[in-house]
Amino acid sequence: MSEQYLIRNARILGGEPTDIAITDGVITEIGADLELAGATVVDATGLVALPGLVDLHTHLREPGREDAETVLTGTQAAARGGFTCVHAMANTDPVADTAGVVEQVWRLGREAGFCDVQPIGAVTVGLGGTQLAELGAMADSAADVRVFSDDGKCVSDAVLMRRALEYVKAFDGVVAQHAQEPRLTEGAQMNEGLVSGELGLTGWPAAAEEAIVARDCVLAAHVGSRLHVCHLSTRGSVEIVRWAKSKGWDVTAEVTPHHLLLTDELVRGYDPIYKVNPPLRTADDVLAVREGLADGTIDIVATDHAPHPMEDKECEWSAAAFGMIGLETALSVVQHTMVDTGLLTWAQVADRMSAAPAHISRVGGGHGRPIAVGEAAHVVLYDDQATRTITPADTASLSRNTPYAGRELPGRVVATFLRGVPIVLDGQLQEVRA
Ligand SMILES: NC(=O)N[C@@H](CC(=O)O)C(=O)O
Ligand SMILES: [Zn+2]
Ligand SMILES: [Zn+2]
Repeated sequence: MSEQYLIRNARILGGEPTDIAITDGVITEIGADLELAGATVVDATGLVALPGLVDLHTHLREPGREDAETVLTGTQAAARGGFTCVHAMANTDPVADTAGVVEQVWRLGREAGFCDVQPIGAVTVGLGGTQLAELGAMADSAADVRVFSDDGKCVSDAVLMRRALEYVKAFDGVVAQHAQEPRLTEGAQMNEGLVSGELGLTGWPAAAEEAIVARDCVLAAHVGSRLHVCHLSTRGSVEIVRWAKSKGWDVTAEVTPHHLLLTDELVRGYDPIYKVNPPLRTADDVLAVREGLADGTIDIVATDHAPHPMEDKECEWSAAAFGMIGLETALSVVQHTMVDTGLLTWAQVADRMSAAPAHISRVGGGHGRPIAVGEAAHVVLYDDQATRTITPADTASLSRNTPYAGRELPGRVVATFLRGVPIVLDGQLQEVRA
């Protein structure tokens, strides 16, 4: 039996209202007043239609920390945020450093069925930073890994980083670096600056990020390979990436929603909900990352969704875990910081949150493709006129560590279609048969 949907009056990329016909997972027609006998009609009057979002940086915590998140709950949260594909970071337990573990994560994603899960492979064995993991075997596995990262830890050994960059060239892979010079950040608790000085917390200098970003840009150019910079957070990092791109080097970068909005001033209350790696920076850094995302220096927005259970966040600042959840608020924060400020159009949001991340990871499955006839129907319907007050309990995630509790943010995901199947409808998760 064929499955058909007719989306009425959607504003594709914020344009004029149009209908979208979907049959068996594929977009078959786009135009005014379409007819599709037997189709389920979805009224999208007033809603913006975007291609399914792709997150290049998600912590799903399975295997190992199923108390914080599972592939099932994480992909449910992703679908509620408008994502049809997430890239699962390798810092699980066991670490995703073998073909066996990445295939397990990939299979769990397929079984859950809420969102496609593309595993990221570790660069080094056990994230230990001393021995290269079996990158080729992970690339050749069913999981088809192209992105490698020790995220959570920096590949700080320059020789190892060089070897990883050389190795992934063979299969068009990319190394995604968590740029944190370890010696410069020993015991670091927050951004190094005025606020850390006043609070007496050990600071995390911008230079600790920028030194690695600069080194790795130069290394990537030297070996002719692809580098991706995770969660870039300082003005200096933006300037270094801009310089590397001006040289024609194959360097890409991401910024998180929280680094587009929040600053280290929030740390004054010592609430560990604001403790994150890299740390929240200054208002000037926020301006710089917004400008960088607008002018294309920063290629993508990635959530760095980092779920932690209550007991790891509701403790004193120095003992708390680094990280915040973000899948269900990402699009709203991007609307608030980038669209409502006139810095990005919806077409550019589609690029930064769908096409560009899919291209960096070389992920298949029709992800990152435009809403067009013949394409897989990965579509988000988004109400950009809505506003909502964020409540931590309103999440599909197992964790509640959102930094936006009580904040009013614009926008609401109304529907998410994955291969033509409504995973979210009227803002509600649907029953999914995998
Ligand atoms: N971002 C964080 O603060 N934490 C991440 C690790 C990381 O992204 O570096 C985590 O795994 O919890
Ligand atoms: Zn990281
Ligand atoms: Zn991360």
